[in-house]
Order: sequence, then structure tokens, then C-alpha cells
Amino acid sequence: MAASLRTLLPKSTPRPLTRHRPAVPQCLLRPQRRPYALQAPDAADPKLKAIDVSQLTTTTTTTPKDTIPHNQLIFGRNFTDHMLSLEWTASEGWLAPRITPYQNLSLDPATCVLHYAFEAFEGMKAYKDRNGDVRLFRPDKNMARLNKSVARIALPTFDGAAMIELIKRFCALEERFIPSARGYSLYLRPNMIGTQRTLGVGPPGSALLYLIASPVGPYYPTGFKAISLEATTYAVRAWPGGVGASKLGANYAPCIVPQMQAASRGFQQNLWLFEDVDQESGKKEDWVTEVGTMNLFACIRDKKTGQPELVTAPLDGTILDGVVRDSILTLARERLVPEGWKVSERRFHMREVCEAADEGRLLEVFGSGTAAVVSPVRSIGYQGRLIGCGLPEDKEVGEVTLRMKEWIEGIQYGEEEGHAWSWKI
Ligand SMILES: Cc1ncc(COP(=O)(O)O)c(C=O)c1O
Repeated sequence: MAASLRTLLPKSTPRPLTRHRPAVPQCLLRPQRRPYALQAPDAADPKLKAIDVSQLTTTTTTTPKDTIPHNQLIFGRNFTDHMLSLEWTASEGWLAPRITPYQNLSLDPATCVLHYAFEAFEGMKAYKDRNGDVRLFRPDKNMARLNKSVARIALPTFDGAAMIELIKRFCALEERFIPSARGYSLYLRPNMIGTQRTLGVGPPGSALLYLIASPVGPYYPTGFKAISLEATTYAVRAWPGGVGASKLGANYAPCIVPQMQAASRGFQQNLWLFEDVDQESGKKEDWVTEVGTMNLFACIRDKKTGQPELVTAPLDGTILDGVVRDSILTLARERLVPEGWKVSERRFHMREVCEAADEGRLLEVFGSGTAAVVSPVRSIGYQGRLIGCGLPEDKEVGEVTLRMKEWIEGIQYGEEEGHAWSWKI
């Protein structure tokens, strides 16, 4: 077993919590207090091979695809000519990386990913700037998150820097598929699956890390459109000690039925809540967590001081640590705080949101994620009422939401010169 997997296990066997309960490692029960013990990605067993970029082989396609006109791009529908693949075995480690023509995978019907969901993925993009240079946006964050996700399901960790180098080479090969207009990009999907052929439930002895890519257009081809969310009170996406902070495929399929239910009532997405006791009041509250594939931000004016606050749920293990979320928080601390804003990662509940809306203090709400950067929210359906989120009827986006979009896109497309988040390939 790779050292990286061994590090997941507690050093000493934890004592059972009660006589009748099985001994659950504390790190799994309380992610907030005892974060997951995970070593650096390249801390794999020295006896096993690490990713070796110099071993990369490339077989180019003999049947190149036509590129699709920008205005006909549909998210995730079309793929580039090639894929990048890296196999891993528990006895050898990472085998030589390969770029090959895009092709089907051949898996035994007993492959463990098909039965027990040994799968974790990432979502990131390559952008073309005005000079035709290709750029990645904070790819180190995506690699770190993928390493955290795979480690949680006993898949092998890997050297994130080596993988970024391979992604750069892949993007250079597929450069003609990267649209050049602002708002367009090449969506990159790194995916790792357990490939061991077994019905036994245990750590996979082999895995495949692969990358495919899809050219995509702006999330809103017709301009910014504010969305409506339905706050879901009958189902829960994630819970303390669970895997909500990991980008596992298994987290997404169970979210589709609540999303369909929300859609059937006219909402574009559902908002995930978590019911828990408020330590201050001792009352149960519905805490805001995140949206289907986005983190959520609210701009709330303080009742007493009048200070505007940008607030989002904390990284307590129940939400994904969004790359755009982190970027928004950093930019807000840099650029909004000097203007008098407060920026908070704190728990906030639906009662606070309702109260702020009723008192005209809910200024804006928006979602954040790689696909849309930011997505303005017009209203939230909750317990039979529709909460207005501060947008006037004739507007689709609030001021802070728009500024964030401009700032982040400016960095992604290299318009903000020399920013450390934009990696030229
Ligand atoms: C559940 C969930 N939350 C938040 C996000 C936003 O993350 P990021 O900003 O890294 O795209 C995503 C996007 O993949 C997601 O799937």
C-alpha cells in the first residue's frame, strides 16, 4: 500500500466511543477539529514510482475533429482530439504518462469503480488571452483538491506539480480547440478511478488518472441571467464527518432528484441547508451551505452598524473548498475591505437571510464556481415563501457580483498583468 494511503489511518487505534459503537477514527468524525491527516502529494512511498513527466509518450490522432463554431458550443458535449492517461498500480506506482487519441475505456464488469464509486474528479479551465497565449487559473488548487479527494477514498495521491506540467503539454497539443474570445475556454476534466477487477470492498490495487477536455462557451450566452434557488429542507447533501468537502462523483448523483424537484417548481437550482442547533440561541436553524455546483455568497448590511458584509459558509467539511470561492474571498479582502466591507467565512442561517431581506438589508446573493465564475441569485424559495435577494426587477446582476466577475475574468484572461493566479503554459 502506498505511504499516502497509510497516512490516512490514525497512528494508534482509537478507543471505541462507547462499548456498543465501532471504533471510528476521530479524524473521520470531526473534520473541523482534527483535519484529515494527509501528507504532501509527492510524499508517496519511495519504493513506488512518482509521475515522471520525461516518460510522456504522445500518439496523435489520424482523424482530427473539426472545431465547433463558438456559438454552437454546449457545455460538456464535445471533446478534443486527445486524452491524457496515467495508470497506477500498488506494486509499481505511477506508470509512464500517455497522450493518445480520445477513446473509450475498456473495463472489466467487476471493476471496483463501477460497484463502489471509487471516483474523484476536478473541474478547471484553460483560457486563451489576447496574445494567443494559453493560461491556467490556479491549477495548483485543483491538484491539491484532487489529491485530498482521492486520498479520502483510498485512491493514490500524486505529485500535483508533475500533473500540471502534463496538463500544460496536453493544452499545448489541443490549443486549436481553445476558443479565443473572452468568456470562452477549454474545460478540463481530470478524473481518477479505481480500476481493480474485484467485488471485494477494499483499497483498489490499481487506478487510472485521466484528463479529457471540452471547449465551452460563456455560461450565459445571452448575458447575465439571475437565477432562483429552492432551499431544500427534505434532503441533506453533506454532514459533519461526511465527504461533502471531497469532489467525489458519489456526492453528485444523489443531488439530481432534489434538483429535478426544484426545477419542477420553477427553480434553476436547489440550495443545500443543514439543520443544526445554534449554540448561541439553543434553537434549531437551517444553516446555508452551498448550491448544486457552486458555493454561495450573500451581501448583508449589519442591522446595528450598517456595515456591508460579504458572507459565505465556512469550510467545515460540509461544502466544497471552491477555487472561485477562495479567489472571491481573497479579492474581497484585498479590494472591498478598504471600501468599508467586512468579509466573513461564518455559519449563517435562513432566518438571518429572511430577516435581512424583510428589513431591506439583503443586498445581493450569488453563487461561485468554475463554470460561471459568479451566478447572480434573484430569489430563494424557502418554507413556502419567496425571498427576494436584493435585485431590482429590471436588473440581472448586482454591483458586487459584477465586480467580482470582472476581477476574476480579468485575471483568468491575463488582462490583469502578471497576476500569480494566472499560469501561462
Ligand atoms: C458542490 C460544488 N460546490 C462548489 C463548486 C465550486 O468550486 P470551484 O470554484 O472550484 O469551481 C463546485 C464546482 O465544481 C461544486 O461541484
